[in-house]
Amino acid sequence: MSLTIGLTGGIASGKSTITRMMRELGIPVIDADQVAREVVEIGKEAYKNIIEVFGREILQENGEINRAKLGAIVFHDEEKRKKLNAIVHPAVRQHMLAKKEEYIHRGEKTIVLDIPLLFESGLTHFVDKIIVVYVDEHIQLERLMKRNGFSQDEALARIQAQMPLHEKVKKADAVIDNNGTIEETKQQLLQILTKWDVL
Ligand SMILES: CC(C)(COP(=O)(O)OP(=O)(O)OC[C@H]1O[C@@H](n2cnc3c(N)ncnc32)[C@H](O)[C@@H]1O)[C@@H](O)C(=O)NCCC(=O)NCCS
Ligand SMILES: Nc1ncnc2c1ncn2[C@@H]1O[C@H](COP(=O)(O)OP(=O)(O)OP(=O)(O)O)[C@@H](O)[C@H]1O
Repeated sequence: MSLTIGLTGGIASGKSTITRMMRELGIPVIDADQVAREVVEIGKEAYKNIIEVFGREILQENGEINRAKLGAIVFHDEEKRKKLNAIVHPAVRQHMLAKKEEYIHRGEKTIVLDIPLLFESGLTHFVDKIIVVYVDEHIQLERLMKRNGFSQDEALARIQAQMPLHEKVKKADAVIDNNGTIEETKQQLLQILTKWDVL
């Protein structure tokens, strides 16, 4: 029997920080953001569909998608975001499930799916247990602006494109409060994994 853990939270709430710790513990992690990058590489089906909907203006000179430009469009326009999601999400779902099967086939006992939009996209039935990474909104905003060099407006647009974190907390099997230090976060993770017999 294998255990699939869904790790979610808000943008810049600390998911990558926690998956780094999980990988160090030897637990395989499948990262939805990473998969979402792979499925829109030049020539892939989602790449072609994105150009059909958004035009060649969203390409860089080398033909790759200009993510900053596409982000500036979709995080300020819900209809356009829905169109992008409808192109990218089915491919992401399919690739993540295939990767998960590969890990199970190799005999991995625990697999983590890092999916920022786990609840928004209704993917909860793909996982057995859910960890939500929580931070207060002012800390989330501060860390997001600092990490991506976004203005307050740009950062807020991204936060508001997602289900509020306090709603996600209600749906979690376990919550990690990432307002404190990295070490405090690690201790919470170790406690959860011990309780679930992963360690
Ligand atoms: C709009 C895009 C081009 C911006 O790219 P960029 O490199 O700036 O951001 P990146 O992909 O690293 O995403 C950063 C974070 O933004 C949030 N986010 C991304 N897409 C979305 C979305 N459609 N709705 C809400 N939040 C989103 C997530 O928390 C994610 O972790 C890109 O995010 C994208 O293609 N999004 C659509 C696919 C998607 O939903 N990906 C998220 C997980 S499947
Ligand atoms: N406990 C912490 N203390 C201070 N900084 C932190 C802490 N946790 C994370 N950070 C920083 O906050 C930023 C966001 O964290 P991280 O990249 O792990 O979030 P994320 O949820 O993976 O974000 P996204 O989904 O948007 O990629 C990073 O710059 C990270 O270094």
